[in-house]
Amino acid sequence: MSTLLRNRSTTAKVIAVAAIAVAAWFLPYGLDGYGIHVVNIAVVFALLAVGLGLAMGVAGQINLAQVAFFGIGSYALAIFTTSSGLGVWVSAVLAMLATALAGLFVGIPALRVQSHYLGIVTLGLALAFTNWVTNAQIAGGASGINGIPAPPLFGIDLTNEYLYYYFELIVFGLAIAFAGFLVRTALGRRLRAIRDDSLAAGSVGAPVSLLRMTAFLTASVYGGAAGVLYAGLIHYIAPESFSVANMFLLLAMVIIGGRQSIVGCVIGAIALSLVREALVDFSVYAQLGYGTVVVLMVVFAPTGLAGLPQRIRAAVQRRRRRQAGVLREFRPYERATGRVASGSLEISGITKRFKGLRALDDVTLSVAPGEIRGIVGPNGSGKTTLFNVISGIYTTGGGTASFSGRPLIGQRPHQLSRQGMSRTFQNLRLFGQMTVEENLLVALDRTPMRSAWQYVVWPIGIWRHERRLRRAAAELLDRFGLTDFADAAPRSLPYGIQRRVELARAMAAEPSLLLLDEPAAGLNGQEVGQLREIVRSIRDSGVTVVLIEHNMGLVMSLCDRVTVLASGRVIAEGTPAEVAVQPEVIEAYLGDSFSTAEVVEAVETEALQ
Ligand SMILES: Nc1ncnc2c1ncn2[C@@H]1O[C@H](COP(=O)(O)OP(=O)(O)OP(=O)(O)O)[C@@H](O)[C@H]1O
Repeated sequence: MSTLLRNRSTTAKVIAVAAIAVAAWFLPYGLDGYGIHVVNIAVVFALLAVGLGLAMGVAGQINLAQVAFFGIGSYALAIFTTSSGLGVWVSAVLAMLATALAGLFVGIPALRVQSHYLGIVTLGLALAFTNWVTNAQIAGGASGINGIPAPPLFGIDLTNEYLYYYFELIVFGLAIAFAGFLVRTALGRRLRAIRDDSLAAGSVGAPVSLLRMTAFLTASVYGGAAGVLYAGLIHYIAPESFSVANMFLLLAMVIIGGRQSIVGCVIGAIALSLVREALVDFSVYAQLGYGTVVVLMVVFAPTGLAGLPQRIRAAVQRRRRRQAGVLREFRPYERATGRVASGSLEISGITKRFKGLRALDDVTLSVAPGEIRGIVGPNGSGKTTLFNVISGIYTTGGGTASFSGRPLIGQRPHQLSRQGMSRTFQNLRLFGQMTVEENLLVALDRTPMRSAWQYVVWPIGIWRHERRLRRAAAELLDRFGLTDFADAAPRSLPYGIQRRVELARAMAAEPSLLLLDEPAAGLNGQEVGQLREIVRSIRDSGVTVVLIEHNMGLVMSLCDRVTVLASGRVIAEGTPAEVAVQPEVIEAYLGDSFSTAEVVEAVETEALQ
């Protein structure tokens, strides 16, 4: 998108937000007592839905415990104010802390399970909560807790629902602004990256486990805030407000509105809160209706109402066959001066078994800093498994390995990425629901998770960091000739461009060791030539490159040395010319697919260049 278009779209958004804020401010003037009550409840649900959207839509963590977070916030406020006699504000802070702790607890299973398993576990925890409050004396059992006070606020009477509305509106406005800021900046991008592809996110330095916990923590804080607001509004709470039926209503709000969009979650929550109120006398049919609409949305509009404009735009562009832009030439890196000191790789006696299968069998290899090493071998010979072991995705069954002199076994992918290891994948693993620029931004962000505290106390620091990241992304897009595709969805691009994006993303992490898994797969002859020049430039800039490839012309013309694997064992190693004429290599791999004459020709051509 051009700067002009971006500016126009930002102006349009600012005008829309201002118009909505003004309308929200004057809304109570047209409402009677019942109407304002319904709106107040809708705002609480909107806050709750935004929390769920952040965990589920943004971070991809199925969370069916959101209504339990809501309940914990409400019950904690109720218990602290009525039984313990604490002030409302102190109770509200304690209630939020209690909910945040619950969020961290509920998030623990996410470290081990994902997808529907996570849904079942979190639903179980939500049910356990409802059962507990129904039976616990301190929670008032089935009849709940009465007499919860409204918060005192500079003498303003917040028992008046009209005034309470403005109080809610301010809290809600802040919560929405924070959610929007989070989603559009570094932490939100990392959350979206783990949603799209947690393996790739780890490989570009995103600490997946911590991010999953962050997602649950954020959802719980929003849930807790909604709970506190609800208890302060209603002054009475009972278990049925936090039932599984309400969890599914909340889920319907988020799915119908659009779980990946904060605005979508708000629209879904407000719309369904109003519909629920209108259909209060037909609640059984209403449940069926929500279920039907959810199914239809999941099938026909998985991005919900909020995603419709984007889908329509994409469809129109496809119909018009509009070309997204032009892939420009790669601009080579500066050559490194002097000897390259880091990026070495030492592997000794590595073994990896999958049940009975020995995918790697006593593999030993040594890659010098600044070298381009080719790894070749027949299908299933263990090449990708070797990369997965090196990059921390797989554990090993034995052996040692070090990278730039530091042991690498036992380290997580994001830790290795931080130490300077970067990789691409055989089957492109781009973050599919993020733009090309965002793909690069995730990898460019090298800040540790602990700096996320800035989101709460020093957002300006986040903003400055964001500006630096965006400048670096623009520079990287330009270097890789991808500027025209900055705002494109990766999947909308031709395969060759996607491969280039993945390479740029790997380089965004400024690695000293780059692992490329079949980078030429699916490329045409011209693109393979461009790839050769890019990889050479990367190496000349001081990066060690290890390359798995079946394109023997590329391997022979690019690599300094080649290691040949067969059935998980190293069967040969040497310069391309040495390896290509070894009988066991010809027998195990080169065979019919690549004649010795072709190898020699490729090597000679390379020598002449
Ligand atoms: N996660 C896994 N679970 C079980 N077996 C696996 C797993 N990953 C790889 N394997 C097996 O290990 C062996 C080596 O696989 P690997 O993908 O490393 O081979 P490769 O040399 O990269 O093959 P290709 O050239 O086809 O990509 C194969 O027999 C494969 O089926």
